[in-house]
Amino acid sequence: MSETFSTSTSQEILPSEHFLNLPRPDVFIGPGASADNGPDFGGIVDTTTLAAHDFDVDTRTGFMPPDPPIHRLPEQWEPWEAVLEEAMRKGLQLAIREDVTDEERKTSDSWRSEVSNLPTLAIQDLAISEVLLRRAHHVLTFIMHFYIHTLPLTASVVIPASIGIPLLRVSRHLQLPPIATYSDTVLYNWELKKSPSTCEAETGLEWACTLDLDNLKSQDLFTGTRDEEEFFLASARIELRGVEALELMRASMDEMFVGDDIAVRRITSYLSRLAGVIHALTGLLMDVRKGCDPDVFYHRVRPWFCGQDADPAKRTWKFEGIEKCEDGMEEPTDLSGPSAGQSALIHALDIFLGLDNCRSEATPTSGNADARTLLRRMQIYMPRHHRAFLRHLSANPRPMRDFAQTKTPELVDAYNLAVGAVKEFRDAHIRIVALYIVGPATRGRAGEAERGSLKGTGGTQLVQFLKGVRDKTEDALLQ
Ligand code: HEM
Repeated sequence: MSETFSTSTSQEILPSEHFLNLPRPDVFIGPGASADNGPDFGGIVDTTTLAAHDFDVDTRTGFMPPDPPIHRLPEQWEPWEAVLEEAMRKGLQLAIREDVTDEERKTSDSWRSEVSNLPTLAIQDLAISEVLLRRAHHVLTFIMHFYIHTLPLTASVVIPASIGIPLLRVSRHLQLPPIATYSDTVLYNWELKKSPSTCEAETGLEWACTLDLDNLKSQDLFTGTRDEEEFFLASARIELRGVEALELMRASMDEMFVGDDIAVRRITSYLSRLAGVIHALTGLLMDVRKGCDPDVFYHRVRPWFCGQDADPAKRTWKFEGIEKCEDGMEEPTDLSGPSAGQSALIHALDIFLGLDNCRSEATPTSGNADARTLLRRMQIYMPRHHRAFLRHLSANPRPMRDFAQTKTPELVDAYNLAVGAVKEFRDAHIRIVALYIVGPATRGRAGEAERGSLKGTGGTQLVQFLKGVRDKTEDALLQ
């Protein structure tokens, strides 16, 4: 497979001089973001310690970190790691499953008691490193999802202070909602099957250490199934293959700055190549069918991801002890589950091609107005540096769509080729959603589909939302 990227030796923690390890400024440094700036948490990201171009986007791995994320937190936070490990080892079962045995229920009950009895560990020492905070968010949100989705449906959802309070604090540092996100399940949840040193020892060739897309595995899973892992890895492969798209976008923007005839010819060629890359992403998306069974996904895997807005018993989630926190915590309002809709890569393509602003005549019935708001909401769940990257991209003074309209017919064709490729990606995605969600839901006895309320993992009115976004893409084609 030609889809490869190189990686340096795996490191436990980033080098001390890495920008993510620089002293962390106070999280909230300014007034709340305006609607123009996009969503935020009552403060703006302090980018004063970052090089202007550095948004934690790696030239080799894009939005994925170049080194595998750490596996375990230091000793101080071992109690969290231990209960997560135990939940996975014991194979806790979803409370909504009708075939759960009494034995399995007892196992879940005693695991939840253990979680409730954990000490509420301090997190100040985690705040020295972004990498530690990320792992803490991953571990605590996984524990929280295990906790909530093993609770009987008749029980109210009260997240014990032992995990809820540290999670709220870690999330505040990361400016993320206290719930599992795409970054917890995909971006920061992988490792290499074969380490670079093993590859080199086996082949004696340095180039063999390059990571290929089949050399990935997930770190932590709710079900331990291949289906769940392949679901996460399909996105991870798309992120890595998409690095070339990021590079083509950057090169095009540099050429737009020059803007002469040679630049226009180069951009024409970059856009044609971009269409090819997007086409490859569509192939990787469809490949999810090779390892992930739709019924296993729908009935066994997906329910673990549900957020408050898709809670099977429509319960409000409460964080125990939040009112006693001296650091002024408030009940969180953004509690949607993880979704690949939170992938900054796809949003970046939309912004670069000007697909996010098209169709100003959208009406609520067309689904487009809702779709725009929902896509913007998804950015709340992205790592804040990636959110900042998208804002930076949106602020581009020379939007590609405007530029293409004023130049050569060849450029218009190449632009349309790229837009058409995104539209095809979305057509394929709708087919995948039909296969993995609509189909199993309709086949289910009390199927959501039959009740006409089919929701996305992120709580969206699924079909209307996805069609709205796809139509918006098609509308962007230039005449
Ligand atoms: C079995 C595989 C997949 C399923 C079942 C699936 C399901 C969904 C669902 C239900 C939504 C609606 C939003 C929500 O509420 O979550 C959504 C949105 C979205 N998904 Fe997927 N997805 C899959 C794979 C992927 C992959 C691999 C990607 C790319 C990395 C992706 C990218 C997106 C994007 C960008 C959106 C936002 C809507 C749009 O921009 O068209 N999905 N997906």
